[in-house]
Amino acid sequence: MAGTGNEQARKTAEGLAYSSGFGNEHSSEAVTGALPVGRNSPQLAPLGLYAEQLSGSAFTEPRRHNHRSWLYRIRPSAAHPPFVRAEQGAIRSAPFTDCVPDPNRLRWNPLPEPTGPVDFLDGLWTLGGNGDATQRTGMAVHLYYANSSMTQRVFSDADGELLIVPERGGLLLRTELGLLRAEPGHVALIPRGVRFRVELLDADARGYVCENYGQPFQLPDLGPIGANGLANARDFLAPVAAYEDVEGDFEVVNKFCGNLWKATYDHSPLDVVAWHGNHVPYVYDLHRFNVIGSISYDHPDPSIFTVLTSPSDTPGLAGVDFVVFAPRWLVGEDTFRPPYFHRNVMSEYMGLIEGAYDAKTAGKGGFVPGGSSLHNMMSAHGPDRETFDRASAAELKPQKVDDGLAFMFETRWPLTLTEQARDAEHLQRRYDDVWQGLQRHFRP
Ligand SMILES: O=C(O)Cc1cc(O)ccc1O
Ligand SMILES: [Fe+2]
Repeated sequence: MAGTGNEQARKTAEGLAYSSGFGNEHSSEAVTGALPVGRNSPQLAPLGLYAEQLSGSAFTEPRRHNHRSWLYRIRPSAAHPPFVRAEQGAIRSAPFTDCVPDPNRLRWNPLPEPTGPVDFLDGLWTLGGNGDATQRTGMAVHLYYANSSMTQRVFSDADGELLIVPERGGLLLRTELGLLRAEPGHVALIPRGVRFRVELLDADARGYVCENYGQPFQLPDLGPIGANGLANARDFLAPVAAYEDVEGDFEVVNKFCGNLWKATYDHSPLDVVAWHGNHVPYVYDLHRFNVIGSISYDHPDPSIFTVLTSPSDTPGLAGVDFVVFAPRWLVGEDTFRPPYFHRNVMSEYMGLIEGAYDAKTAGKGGFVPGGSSLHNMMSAHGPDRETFDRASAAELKPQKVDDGLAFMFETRWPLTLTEQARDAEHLQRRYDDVWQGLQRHFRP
């Protein structure tokens, strides 16, 4: 079953070539001479290919926000029969109107294991989100749990880009622009509209997805940090061209304004022989993140851990930030070192890729890999009781925090849950208890 069929995918994934950089123009050809020189759209494209532009931004957006790629393919994407509605599975979209927004602190155990064969697409399960997919604002949080590779079908999302955060099991992403390998500890981004198939490198695969309806993720400005630091542009890896020249029935599933639609092509739609542009998928290894922190006192705000940000129309107010809590040293003097108690106008969704998180007690019934928490706008949270007691008494020698990898999707709009997330068996019903028993220490 799963696992055995994945050896081929792993072999393929191991030798992959990449093109490095963030936001730059890449170009690649799988066959020499397939990429036109000096123009995008010659009267006849080389080698009998079709030229096709894929635009992720309006033609007229400022140059720094302009995203498009030119694809040179065996057949144009336009050659397809009508799309018809497809099984929706557990995928939901904004606006999320089934539940009222909930001010409670919420936490979930990992998704339950699937029973039958489930591929990445069927394994997607929406927790909630905000904004409106048709307005290209906001975001959705999905989790996935798959035990089979996608075969003879590809997925594309017209509603937004997909930031995939594997927690368990490696993925081979076969995209129109080429192949990417994403292991736990990496993140992969599939831009809006790019078609892709997910093959598993291990027996099963589990993780998180941020579907960003808003402006594409970009690197945060560094301000006084300087020219280097946080996620460095050169560590983002785009694929090189790789094409399938295969005839046969291929289902293209398209998420459009919240609904899944499908059309059957008579050939593989991953038939791009050459391409150039900046609307590209990429992978990034979170272990490459250059963590910056305090070397004097106080616990800095977690905005210093921002890997990628999707700005909204208001400067400084992100539609969504992707933030990582990576291994680092803590050296603060006279400082409560774990995250402080706080209430935040931004809404915080957190997940755990491996190990433990320094503000939350690990172990069964706690914050565990594959689990997640939601601290919506202004909800009071911070270190749990055990963490508070431990950190208040800790000897403040330099300490390496290297027992885990956690992340946050932080968004300016509160998240509203789906019904399935609110009613989930794996919702922890007594999460509030972690803040019970915080003793009074006031001595006036
Ligand atoms: O709530 C959390 O654990 C996330 C978080 C981490 C941190 O270091 C400071 C503030 C914050 O919201
Ligand atoms: Fe927080």
